Amino acid sequence: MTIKRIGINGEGVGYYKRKAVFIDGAITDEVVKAKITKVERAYLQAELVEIEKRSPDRQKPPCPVYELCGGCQLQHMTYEAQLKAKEEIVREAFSRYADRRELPLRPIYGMEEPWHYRNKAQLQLGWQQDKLVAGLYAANSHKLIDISECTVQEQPINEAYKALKQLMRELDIEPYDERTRSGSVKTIVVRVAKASGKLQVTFVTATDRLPQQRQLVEQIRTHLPQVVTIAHNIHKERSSVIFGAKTVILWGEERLPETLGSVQFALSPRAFFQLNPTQTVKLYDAVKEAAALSGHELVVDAYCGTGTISLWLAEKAREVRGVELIAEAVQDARSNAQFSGIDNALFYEGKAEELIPRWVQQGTRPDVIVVDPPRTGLDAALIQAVLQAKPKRFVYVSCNPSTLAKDCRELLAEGYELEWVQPVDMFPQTAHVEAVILMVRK
Ligand SMILES: C[S@@+](CC[C@H](N)C(=O)[O-])C[C@H]1O[C@@H](n2cnc3c(N)ncnc32)[C@H](O)[C@@H]1O
Repeated sequence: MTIKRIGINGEGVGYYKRKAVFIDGAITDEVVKAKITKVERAYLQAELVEIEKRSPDRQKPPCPVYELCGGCQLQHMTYEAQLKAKEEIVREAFSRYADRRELPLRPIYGMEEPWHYRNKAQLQLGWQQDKLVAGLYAANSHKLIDISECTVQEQPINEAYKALKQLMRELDIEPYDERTRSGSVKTIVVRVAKASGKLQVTFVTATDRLPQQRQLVEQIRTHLPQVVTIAHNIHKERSSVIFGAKTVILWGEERLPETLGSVQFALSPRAFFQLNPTQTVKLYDAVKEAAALSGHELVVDAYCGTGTISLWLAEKAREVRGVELIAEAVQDARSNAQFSGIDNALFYEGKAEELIPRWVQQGTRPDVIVVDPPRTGLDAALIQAVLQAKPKRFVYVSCNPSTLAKDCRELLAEGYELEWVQPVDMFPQTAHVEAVILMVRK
């Protein structure tokens, strides 16, 4: 079959008797032979067998474990083709879920250097043929793939992992083995500050103690002088989240300082922070452009995380109110504001879909509402509150074009116009696509 487009998970999509067929590794306009592996009511899943007509966009994936590791999905395509595919994913979502075939779609913001951009890695530890490995699980499996040189991680992070693995071997510190419930270290999280190159290292263990703690700290200080924080997080439960509730700073600063534009942040080991700082600046500048602030506006930043967008906008607003579910992130947002000398950004802990409707009921009328929800999109109560508050500008930052388009459909039906859609490539080499949209009240 002929591949018609790239799907939301990076797979090639063809059609067989009008049913979509998803084929991993196939590229738009290629003619391929594929073997059906799964039959569902709405679609078919197939495995690529042979490429009969090859796309000029196909390239040899630079990463040696690309086919095994679940982290990237598009390394077999040139970067230019990846960007084009991401624009089409956004276009397709609006056509399918918002019934908008004509879209004010701006060209995607890509990266000049689309490699080594990720500022944080969280690699699982384990054994492989009696060798200590740190890596990611293979796609849809529990097989650990050793990652020694990740092509999307910042280089200082790759270097740190090499040294940390070596130190663990030398000190005989064992990774945690889920099957036998022996050993200790489950995950090592390394974060780098783009502005300074400083590192924050967190060991997540299944045990109360980190074995050989004193020697390990000493050795890290000797061999990795860029490390400014060594932390220990205890996570005894079996779960898909990385961190447990308790974090202890073993040595160094409590928080990693980072700067984006003119805003300063201090990141505690568990705090969420955007993973691609270079593109985050472009993303937040698009939000700033959309908000078009003059200094007199009340802005609501829903799903504000550690307050990054609020702080980006505060300089040009009368007041910004950030709303966030996670208490720790709200604390971080407040200290980030203080750290940057910003006093007109206030942060509230709670569910956006509860707090914002309450404010609107009480008569609050924000001039601009910005939302940046998780992949699931907006709650119906929040959409209703926006419709009732009638902000002049509604800015939606989204990491899921499907829920973005579905939510937009409701606002489009109720008096809002779509001014522009700006895709941003936050994660080159993967199928993820972020977008900022501006909606204006008619
Ligand atoms: C995609 S992140 C956005 C973070 C932030 N805007 C940034 O750029 O760093 C979404 C945030 O929404 C928060 N969240 C999830 N559900 C929420 C809800 N119902 N109400 C408020 N915040 C929520 C999450 O904890 C997370 O911090």
